[in-house]
Amino acid sequence: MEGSALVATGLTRDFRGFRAVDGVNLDVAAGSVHALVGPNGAGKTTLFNLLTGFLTPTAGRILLDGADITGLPPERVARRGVARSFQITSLFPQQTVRAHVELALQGGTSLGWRFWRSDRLLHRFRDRADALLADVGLADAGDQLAGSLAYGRKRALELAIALALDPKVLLLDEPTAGMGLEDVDRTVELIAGVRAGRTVVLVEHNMSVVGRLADRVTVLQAGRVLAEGPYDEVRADDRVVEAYLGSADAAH
Ligand SMILES: Nc1ncnc2c1ncn2[C@@H]1O[C@H](COP(=O)(O)OP(=O)(O)OP(=O)(O)O)[C@@H](O)[C@H]1O
Repeated sequence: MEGSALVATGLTRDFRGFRAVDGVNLDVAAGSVHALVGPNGAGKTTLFNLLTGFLTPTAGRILLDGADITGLPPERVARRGVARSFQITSLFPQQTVRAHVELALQGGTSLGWRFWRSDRLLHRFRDRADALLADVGLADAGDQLAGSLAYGRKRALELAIALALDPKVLLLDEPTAGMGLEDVDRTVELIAGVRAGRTVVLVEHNMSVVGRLADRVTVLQAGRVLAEGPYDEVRADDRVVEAYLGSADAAH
């Protein structure tokens, strides 16, 4: 670990007087997998949106590799090497699987659309797109329409799209949400496989997934950090057990 990749200090977000995120301090070590967990409404998604520039903080600071990125819009945060996958599927059903990744690769270049005019460079995207698809287990799906993929494979494609930006920091919003056991196992392996050389921040409800992937866990409750530390320590923390038992998430 070489220091901090992402640091938030006193991060706060109000929605019309309601404090959804309340003075959160977060220190994500470079090269680690860091999970954000907590009962429904704890502020995980809001914190995620703050870290990626999709929401502006009411107060507090965000540092990426030591540089202040507070208040930068999402595309500028992305250009600095932070990519996210979305919980809600945002694919184009009538486009091929490969086209999604090619488009993401092309969007990550400074020359943008001009690249499309060069067959040579287009082919370079194609090879990289196919390599990324292979990384996420979709080697055979490049020519299929995205809309025809089964749920778990759509989530794998979303991961390939996020990886196309070659992010230093990859934020994953509930990557296993709505998946059956088999897809959950595949996704855990997949994330473990792509974490090398990156920092991963994960919002995840499934505690078994957190236990298998996360180096550190931050537990949020009512917008505040309730506990922070290695998974085994956090899981055994009485306050964390209580927070979970007292919520609808106890079943997880
Ligand atoms: N745009 C908004 N306007 C008003 N209130 C909001 C807004 N976004 C979130 N909230 C409120 O902030 C609180 C935290 O919500 P958030 O979605 O961040 O929680 P969460 O931990 O991600 O929950 P879940 O696990 O259910 O996704 C909730 O009480 C929610 O109702």
